[in-house]
Amino acid sequence: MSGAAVELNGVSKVFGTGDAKVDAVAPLDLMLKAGQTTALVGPSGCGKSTVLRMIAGLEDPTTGTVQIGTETPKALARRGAVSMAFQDPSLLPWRTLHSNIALGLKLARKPSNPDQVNALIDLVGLSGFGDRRPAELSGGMRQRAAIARCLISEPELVLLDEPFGAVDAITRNRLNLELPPLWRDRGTTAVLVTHSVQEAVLLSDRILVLSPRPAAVVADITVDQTTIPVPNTPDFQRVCDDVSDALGAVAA
Ligand SMILES: Nc1ncnc2c1ncn2[C@@H]1O[C@H](COP(=O)(O)OP(=O)(O)OP(=O)(O)O)[C@@H](O)[C@H]1O
Repeated sequence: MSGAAVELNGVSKVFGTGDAKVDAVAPLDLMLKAGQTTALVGPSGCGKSTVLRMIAGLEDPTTGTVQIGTETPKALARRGAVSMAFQDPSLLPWRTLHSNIALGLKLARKPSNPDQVNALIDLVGLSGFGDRRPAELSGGMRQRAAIARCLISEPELVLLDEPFGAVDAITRNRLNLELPPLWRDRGTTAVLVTHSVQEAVLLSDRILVLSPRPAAVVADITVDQTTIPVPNTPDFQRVCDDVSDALGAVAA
């Protein structure tokens, strides 16, 4: 299953009214190409997760429209063609790893397929752990399982909200290198929210730097994934510096 393009036209979000009013997202016009991974980075509380939730159809925009391929986010979700992963892997503690990942097929209303689940367990480096429960796994293993549950239904769009934010730095570096090819190689469109500049450069074809609330795009940086994402090289560092400079400018 290949990815779908994501288009935002004049999408804004205001929460609450009166004294409780929060302008979370300024009107955004964006076209995210099918099959690309786009990172949203920006200061804490600037509206990144709100943008992601509007793309997921979990939050309605105050103005504007979100279109995914030719569909609305809610229509895509109803077809089970969008998956999300969060910082908290939110696995069901009473289910085995295999059963947690299989749940991704059920949620997408797709037929069960134990062989496909086993193949993905192997791909995310969890061979032999299929019958374990989440409490028996490390944080990094749980996050691998959450990504596997996200990808098992072969969604057209994957939304990742700080997916590796809760694991230690060494594990995070490994996950950053090992897991993205699983959606990238399938041509899945992905939108990633992260606080890590390195992670954004490593994982993304495009990085959108957002201003403090209400979120507006202040820098749109292209990353050539065929050449740049080799950590600790001058090219990699140069893109990291571009993103950091843009972040520094909005924080100043
Ligand atoms: N359901 C809601 N009701 C009211 N305000 C909300 C709601 N959801 C988010 N907000 C507010 O909207 C703003 C943007 O929140 P959002 O979670 O999108 O930011 P973020 O950039 O993802 O933050 P962080 O990087 O800290 O996770 C914040 O001021 C937040 O308090």
